Amino acid sequence: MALLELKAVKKIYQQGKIEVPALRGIDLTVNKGEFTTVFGPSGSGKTTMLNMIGCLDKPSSGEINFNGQNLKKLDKKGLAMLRRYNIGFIFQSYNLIPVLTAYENVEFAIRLVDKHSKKEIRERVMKILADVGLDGLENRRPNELSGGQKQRVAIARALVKEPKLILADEPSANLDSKTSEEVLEVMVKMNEELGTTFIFSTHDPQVMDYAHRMLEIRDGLISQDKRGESYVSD
Ligand SMILES: Nc1ncnc2c1ncn2[C@@H]1O[C@H](COP(=O)(O)OP(=O)(O)OP(=O)(O)O)[C@@H](O)[C@H]1O
Repeated sequence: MALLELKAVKKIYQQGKIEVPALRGIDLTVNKGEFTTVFGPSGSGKTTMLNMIGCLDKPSSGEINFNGQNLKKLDKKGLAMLRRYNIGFIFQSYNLIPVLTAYENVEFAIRLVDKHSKKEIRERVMKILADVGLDGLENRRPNELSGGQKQRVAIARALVKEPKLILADEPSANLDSKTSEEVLEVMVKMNEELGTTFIFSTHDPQVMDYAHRMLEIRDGLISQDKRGESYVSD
């Protein structure tokens, strides 16, 4: 089943009087449960495409359907709700809340969507923090963590609410290869057990090894679409 459909999606940024065509007509269907990586040269449009898919920005033209819903038909609040309940983001800039501890940053994400008891939420947050290798660092604030540790908090925060889709811009940047592998294993488990769909922008061959599908973007267009192993789908 298609989770995501992009039809002739174009994005033109306006830079003063100059138009920058970042996406020049993307047609793409991503099925539920696919583990997809997006790669391509710097400036080819990867981040722009993830931003459109994540409802963080709107295409200049074309259509995006998420879970059968046309994003054009949603107002700002509708888009915010769709993001909150369905999409987990992992950005290179982390976007952690500086005054909250690692635990609280992750808990905050789940509290917005989850009606579980305090005890259940605590168990879930502690488990996901341990899964990403942050045992014992729960009470540190972002400025007391290394880049890789902050990255892991951002990953835990995206995973904890078990969204339909996880979007990540270079998720393994700042992680050593052992941690990267551990974190990827957590994601693979989620993919297999819950059918979570993943779309990663990455140059990292280690991440690409886990992918079922590799999309290459060049000059704002999909130039290659390669599929590997079979994936979970319904
Ligand atoms: N806010 C913006 N305003 C103007 N131009 C932009 C803006 N954001 C991106 N661009 C331009 O759009 C094009 C695509 O950028 P994008 O960030 O999507 O590329 P990318 O493939 O993610 O690159 P990288 O691998 O370097 O992160 C580039 O030419 C970039 O300069």
